[in-house]
Amino acid sequence: MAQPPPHSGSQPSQDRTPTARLEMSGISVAFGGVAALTDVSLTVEPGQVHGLIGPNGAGKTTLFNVACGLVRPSGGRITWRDQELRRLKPSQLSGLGISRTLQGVGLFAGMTVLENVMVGAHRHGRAGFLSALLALPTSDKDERQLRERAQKALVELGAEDYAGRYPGSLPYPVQKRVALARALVSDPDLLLLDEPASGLAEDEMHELGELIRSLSSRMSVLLVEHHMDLVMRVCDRITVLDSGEQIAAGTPAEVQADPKVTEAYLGDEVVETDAAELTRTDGGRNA
Ligand SMILES: Nc1ncnc2c1ncn2[C@@H]1O[C@H](COP(=O)(O)OP(=O)(O)OP(=O)(O)O)[C@@H](O)[C@H]1O
Repeated sequence: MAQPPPHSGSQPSQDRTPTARLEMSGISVAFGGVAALTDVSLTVEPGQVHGLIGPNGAGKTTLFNVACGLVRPSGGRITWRDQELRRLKPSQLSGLGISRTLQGVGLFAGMTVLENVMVGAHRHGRAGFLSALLALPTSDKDERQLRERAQKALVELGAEDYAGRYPGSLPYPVQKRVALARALVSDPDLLLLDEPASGLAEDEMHELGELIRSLSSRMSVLLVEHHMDLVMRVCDRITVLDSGEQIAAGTPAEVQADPKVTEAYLGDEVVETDAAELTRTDGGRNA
């Protein structure tokens, strides 16, 4: 693949205007001959919160995994900062300035909350947390800076009181906040979120929405999510998939008004509640 362009992570996040664009064009994926995605295109513009929705089995996670380098497409191009990424691997993401959270939380059970978040910051340390894991010598300064970054991220997520706790002892919504802190601590230019609201109560979901909106001043966000109210409230643009194909794309209002979208949801019994939400919510945008 092309050499990753240098990432601007050394700048303070508050002063950074997002400039990086992710373009996925003509993406196709087949699993054992079964088409999971057919010729799907999606661009996340700098500073945009881009929602990816669709009924069960539509191909959302597959496309998300293509963006993460977890699934290799059989066709199409991925371009990041105007350079094509060939053979993208998950291990390259942080160097490219891309962070992700996956479904579930994926925290390390044997590490404290603070240590878990420090893992996400490792590329900001010269020797870094990886060295610490391998018990290699690292400078006190590096270690201190990583710790400070991680603490700051926990404060942003309102999880600083749990820094010394182990993830298994914490309620699920707190674990999700810690996972998000871990993704944010590296100051990414693009944040990939796979169902961040699953398992959250209404008020927690509202807070998550506020946070996602506030992130767009310093990064772009690709959001895969089933909760329509959240998607409609926080996204600038939405791409809708159904049976591996893109059936609509536009602003929340445009997507909601598109009969193809409602039809796709209504045709899927399992997501009846999503369809009901889709038709009743105005996402708070027209309030
Ligand atoms: N590893 C895999 N092997 C075989 N088929 C797969 C695999 N992953 C996904 N699929 C199939 O690809 C299609 C798209 O699945 P995907 O999980 O991307 O959809 P989704 O929109 O994320 O669904 P959900 O909302 O239920 O998570 C489905 O038909 C699914 O069964």
